[in-house]
Amino acid sequence: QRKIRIGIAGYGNLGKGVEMAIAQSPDMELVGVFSRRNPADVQLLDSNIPVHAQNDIAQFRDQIDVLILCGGSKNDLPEQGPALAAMFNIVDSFDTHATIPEYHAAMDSAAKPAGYTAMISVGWDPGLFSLNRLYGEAILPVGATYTFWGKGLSQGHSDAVRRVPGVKAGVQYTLPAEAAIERVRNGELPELATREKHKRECYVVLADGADAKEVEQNIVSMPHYFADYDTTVNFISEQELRRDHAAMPHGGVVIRSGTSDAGTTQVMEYTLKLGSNPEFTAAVLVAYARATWRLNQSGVIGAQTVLDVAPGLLSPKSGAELRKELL
Ligand SMILES: NC(=O)C1=CN([C@@H]2O[C@H](COP(=O)(O)OP(=O)(O)OC[C@H]3O[C@@H](n4cnc5c(N)ncnc54)[C@H](OP(=O)(O)O)[C@@H]3O)[C@@H](O)[C@H]2O)C=CC1
Ligand SMILES: N[C@@H](C[C@H]1CC(C(=O)O)=NO1)C(=O)O
Repeated sequence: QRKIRIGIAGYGNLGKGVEMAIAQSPDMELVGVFSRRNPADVQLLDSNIPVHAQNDIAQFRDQIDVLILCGGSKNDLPEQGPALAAMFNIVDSFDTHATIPEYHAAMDSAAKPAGYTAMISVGWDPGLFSLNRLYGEAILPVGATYTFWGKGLSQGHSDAVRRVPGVKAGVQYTLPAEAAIERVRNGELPELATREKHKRECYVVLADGADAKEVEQNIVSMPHYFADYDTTVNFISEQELRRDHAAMPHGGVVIRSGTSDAGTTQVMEYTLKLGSNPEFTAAVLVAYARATWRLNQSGVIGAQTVLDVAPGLLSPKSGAELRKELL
């Protein structure tokens, strides 16, 4: 059986992570990377893999089985997603939670008429955390679900910060309220508002001539990303950013605290501890690229999410080999 042929659209932290994850997937091959920049300016880990201009991507439709979109959710995917879903089977990590329904509809309208499969919002949140919220609510219907992230670097929020006019570079850390986590773990089933669960800290390098107050106001008031949180913006130099903020650790936990009819307390927890947010997210994208190809080959087309995928489709194993996981 031939290898699954993968393309990458957009080469940043996530694109680089996908390149790494494919190198760990013997049933896949990376046939090319597509970038909006001049291909000569894009350095891959493996210099033998060709880099093409994004505008030329249509020429590669018969050479790619699944295209993994690694653009930013704030500005890139809303535009690139539907255009590419009409030409390829795609997997993306779209994570602007509030607008996922609209994005799902746009991707379905693009992919379905063309017979492609669009696997959207793959990663850990949305993604694996979404799956575990579903498990919790399906298995413990009487209870409450809590999601806490960090302390760590959110790539979606860092991308959003970098898109603000006047920001030359930047990152965002998410800090969970430890007291709130304690109350949940004690089974208190607390009612927690968004602002009571996390704080957000941004570190920004200002572009020359930019107004710091204006940049700060643009960030803290940003809908879907910062408006509902207590957010601080710290202005630092490029040297400090490179020295102190190059790593991208993250993680979090989904907790379902519920009771069975006898009043017995049951708690489900799913935890991630990530040395590299992008490298882990990319590994999830690559596993779901395997499932996307299999689904398309079996006639499942249009927009899909992790909630629609049988877990066995993620594994390179099959049959008895796969069922060893049950032993
Ligand atoms: N669902 C989930 O759990 C997760 C989702 N994500 C999503 O992944 C998205 C991408 O994150 P991330 O890879 O960190 O974003 P980056 O900022 O690293 O890259 C985003 C895009 O910017 C362009 N780019 C990258 N580097 C440069 C550069 N040096 N100069 C100019 N342009 C550049 C690339 O496009 P091009 O090559 O075309 O120029 C790239 O596709 C996030 O917005 C987030 O939404 C991330 C983590 C988890
Ligand atoms: N999508 C997130 C993954 C997690 C992290 C996060 C946050 O810190 O707010 N929310 O979801 C990311 O881009 O890193």
